[in-house]
Amino acid sequence: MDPKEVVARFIVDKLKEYKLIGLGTGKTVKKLIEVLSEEGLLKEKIFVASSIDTELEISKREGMVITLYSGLRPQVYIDSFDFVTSDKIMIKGGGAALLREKMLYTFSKEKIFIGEESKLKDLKEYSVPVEVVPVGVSYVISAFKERGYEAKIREGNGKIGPIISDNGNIILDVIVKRENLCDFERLVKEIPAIIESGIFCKKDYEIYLANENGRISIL
Ligand SMILES: O=C(CO)[C@H](O)[C@H](O)COP(=O)(O)O
Repeated sequence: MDPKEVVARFIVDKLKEYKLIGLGTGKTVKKLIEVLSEEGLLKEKIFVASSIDTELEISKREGMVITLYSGLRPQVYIDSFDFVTSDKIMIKGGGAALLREKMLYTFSKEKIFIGEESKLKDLKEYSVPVEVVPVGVSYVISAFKERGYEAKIREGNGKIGPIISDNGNIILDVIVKRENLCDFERLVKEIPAIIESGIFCKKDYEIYLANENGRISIL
């Protein structure tokens, strides 16, 4: 069984009570949209989404999307993550959508994260996505270096040059030791041109994990 599908099917039931839903980005969220659509629930909801990709995924199934300019605060935010530590610190932004994800998470009343059990990983260090205004990127890389952090501009997807986020910014991937994650989340606020990091330290969220055997656990 695909754990993304297991957890998506599990969480759909919980979403029945909400009308205005904030949605994240990635394969897990795509699976959730598919399941919502299959169950006939997609058209009953209004979504505020964290990326163009998710907006299009909802729209192509005739769901309703409202932009973030509305300033509407979702009743619930639902998303996945790249890694979660056993003490509930999450690393997000593998899909470069971390800024809007953190905005929607922050401004939503309830916050739910779902993912496969294999994303629960206590590593020595993590690669942490950081969104940076393009003109400031070289200053930011050198500011990180001065503080002992190695940062790399994210490239890929067959594209030449940096990946550009939906907000027109560059994504850096920075190696951060596990014990420094929450300090790092605060540190990025002190360096001009950095907009946000993909670290979530507040632990004001529920996390549901699924495995291939169909087992769901709560972190
Ligand atoms: O943070 C994210 C996107 O910016 C995603 O939640 C994260 O990358 C997990 O994605 P997937 O559901 O594809 O495993």
